[in-house]
Amino acid sequence: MARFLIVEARFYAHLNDMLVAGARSALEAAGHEVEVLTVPGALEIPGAIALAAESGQYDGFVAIGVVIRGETYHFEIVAGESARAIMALTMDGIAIGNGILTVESEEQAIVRADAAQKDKGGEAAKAAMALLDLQSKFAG
Ligand SMILES: Nc1c(NC[C@H](O)[C@H](O)[C@H](O)CO)[nH]c(=O)[nH]c1=O
Ligand SMILES: CC(=O)[C@@H](O)COP(=O)(O)O
Repeated sequence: MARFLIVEARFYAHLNDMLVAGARSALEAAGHEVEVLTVPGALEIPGAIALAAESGQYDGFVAIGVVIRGETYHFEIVAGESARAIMALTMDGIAIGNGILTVESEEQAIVRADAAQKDKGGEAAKAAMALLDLQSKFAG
């Protein structure tokens, strides 16, 4: 049993609820302990994971968020920078699954967030568990 923290951005609350449900379900089905931490938007997710990782209280993390393209370059900033910072944390050896959707519309988000359809929350949770397994494999 490992301790996982789901860090979710509430920017699109109803969509994030769906993603969190899929992630939680995958982690609990594997017998892990799950906590959820909420931040305002996807840009806050990497910083929150960095702080939580530093605390030593968690073995792995799942980043959950939804970024929907608007009218300006802001989409590229939020989508690209959140992914870049999560990847940097991953390269530091932190087990993180990236479940931040970057989509053109709410319709695209629903299909991907729904655990009965593309289940991207569950997919991110499985990625985090896979990285944690690799940490154990290469630990010694
Ligand atoms: N546009 C979206 C955001 N924007 C907010 C930022 O993530 C951030 O909270 C703000 O810039 C303050 O630092 N966040 C999302 O999660 N999704 C979006 O579509
Ligand atoms: C992340 C986005 O693109 C969006 O929420 C921001 O919308 P806009 O570019 O129309 O300000």
